[in-house]
Amino acid sequence: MKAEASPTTLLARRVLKERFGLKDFRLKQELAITRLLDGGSSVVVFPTGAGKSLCYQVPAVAFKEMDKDSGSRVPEHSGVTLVISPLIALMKDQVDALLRRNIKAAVLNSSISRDQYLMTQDDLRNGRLDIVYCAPERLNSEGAMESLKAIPGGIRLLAVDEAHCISEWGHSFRPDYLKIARFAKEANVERVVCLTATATPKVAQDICNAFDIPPEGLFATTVYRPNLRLLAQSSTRETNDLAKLTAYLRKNPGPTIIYVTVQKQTEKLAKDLAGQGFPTKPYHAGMNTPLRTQTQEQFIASNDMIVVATIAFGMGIDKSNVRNIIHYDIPSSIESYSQQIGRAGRDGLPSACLFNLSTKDFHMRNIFTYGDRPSKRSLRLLLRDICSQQRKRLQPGDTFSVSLYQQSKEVDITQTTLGIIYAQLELHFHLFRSAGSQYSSYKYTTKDANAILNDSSIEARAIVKATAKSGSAKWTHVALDDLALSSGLDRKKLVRKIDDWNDRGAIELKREGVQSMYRLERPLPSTEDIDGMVRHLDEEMEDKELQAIQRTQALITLITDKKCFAKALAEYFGEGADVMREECGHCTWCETHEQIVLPDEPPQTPDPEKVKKVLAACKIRDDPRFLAKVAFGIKSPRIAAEGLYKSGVFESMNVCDFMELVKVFTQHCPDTR
Ligand SMILES: Nc1ncnc2c1ncn2[C@@H]1O[C@H](COP(=O)(O)OP(=O)(O)OP(=O)(O)O)[C@@H](O)[C@H]1O
Repeated sequence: MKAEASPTTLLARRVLKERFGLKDFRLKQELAITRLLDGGSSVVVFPTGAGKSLCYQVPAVAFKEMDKDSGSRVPEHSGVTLVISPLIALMKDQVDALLRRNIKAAVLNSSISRDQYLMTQDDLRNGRLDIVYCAPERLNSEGAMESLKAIPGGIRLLAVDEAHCISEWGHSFRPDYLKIARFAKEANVERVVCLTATATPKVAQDICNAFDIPPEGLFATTVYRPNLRLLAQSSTRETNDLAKLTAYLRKNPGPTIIYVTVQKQTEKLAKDLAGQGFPTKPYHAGMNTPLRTQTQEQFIASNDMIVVATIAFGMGIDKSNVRNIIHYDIPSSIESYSQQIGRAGRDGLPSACLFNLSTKDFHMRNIFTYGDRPSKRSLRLLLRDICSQQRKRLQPGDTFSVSLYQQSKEVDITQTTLGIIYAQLELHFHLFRSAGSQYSSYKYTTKDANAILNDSSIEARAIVKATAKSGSAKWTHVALDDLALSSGLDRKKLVRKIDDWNDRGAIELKREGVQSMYRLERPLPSTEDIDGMVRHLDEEMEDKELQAIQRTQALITLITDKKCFAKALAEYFGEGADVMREECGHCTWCETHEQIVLPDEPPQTPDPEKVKKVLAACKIRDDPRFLAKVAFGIKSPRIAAEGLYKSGVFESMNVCDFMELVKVFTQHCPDTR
């Protein structure tokens, strides 16, 4: 006999029908939602496009219904559902869809105007919203945090989209995600739902740990998609991959996404395919937004188009009839592979996913893997810079600002890695807390001089007085820090004044030089402490590098093993034999029972003559990793500053193993061992 549904389940079903116009819940939606409505927190692991959004949208509406039925809260004190998502472009679509259903939703991110921002803040303060979306970076702003904490009725539900980003084991760790759990505690969030399409058991555990969610709060469904044929082939350095690809595409027509690693390759391969008569377009993050939107729209409407893309393509593309996903280069991990093949055959019809395994792409993949880890020298420089002499007099509670863009160049660390290190300093070392960001430079041209002259506020008068000398120059520069200091006025109020002129159309404004602000939590460390911190950070970076290598290796093993690909994939994501009892029957292994063999093309041992040439071209001996990067062909700000790209030695040893190169060059940098 079927168990009687609980009142909360009944309410969830009613909301689904009446407010979303849908008949039944899918997968484990109902279980996850019921748990949330009963006061628990949930982790939802459903494949892409399976319907994760409803898991927070239904509760967001249901809370108000619950309050109405019980009479426990007046509507203005029903609180809000806060959704944290990194996908700013998709937020707007979701909000528009909700507004059409008369569900009060809004976004708080960099894409909205100041007026919209103020209106949303007002709506939040007065309890007029059901759902508000924001990006994780928002939690770096002290002001934003305070206003979210002050919502009447509080945050009933915090929904964390792409929740795998919280795990340092995950394939796309984002440091800002670590701050979400801290925020949840500080803001007394009532319950949390974390959503992701890909989580290994270890990542799911990390998510549960971060938000204190017990095992019964985890709702995961299988990644197995019976309509997808997982195919793979390998090629040697001599193989004509393009000929193989075109032969495949002729046999397997239909909308196709081909994934490659770098932007340049999207352009080249798209041109090659178009030259052979295939309707092909490239897509990557370096293209301008209108062109990207146009390509995406054409692809969605088309029945035969091919897009050659980097990983930038695919998020939020709801196209049901993608017939082929081709990995022309090796993806970074099983998680990325699984997420990308998930875009094929959403209509349930047979579709194919072809994986091309070639040692040729290892070099490019390794550039990404090894390029992110900074050298010990860089870490030391960074910490010395943060704790520089002029900051020594700062006391806990004081703020300081840094241009991460500038610092990345000075200490030779990529901006992504810099972000991770700052998060470590904040969360593990408790050195400081992010306190938002500010621009270092403001300049404007006047559009309505009267509006400015008639503004009698003290801020307006101070700005006009300070900039009076700019005469006929097109742009009037405002040196804000100097002005705040000389006038004794609050910098924030001066900024607000300039923003206000801009919003009212009195000026056209340009802001430049983003600076991140930090509020010191404890005195800055001494020189000895810095050494300890450098060691600690270096070990963490080494761990991360190792994880990245292992992730790619796990994918290669999956493809070259004597095993059904679909079964191996399901097992990787922690699904036991009970979920996939039999082999899929139509992957390359199931069809041929022949192992895919990685060509025997091992890296070459470093040639001493080439090593000598690198050393002759580059006099630097304080950083072996730097020399290895030059030889291997990994770009970095310091290599650019030294003018080494065109030296002839850059990338001259790209057939070697990178770690082997580090070892060799360490022997030539005696003081760094
Ligand atoms: N129970 C349901 N009944 C019918 N349609 C549903 C149901 N649940 C979700 N959908 C629809 O499925 C589509 C995909 O849902 P949604 O965007 O939430 O997927 P997702 O899991 O968040 O995907 P992604 O991983 O791409 O973010 C939407 O059009 C949604 O309306």
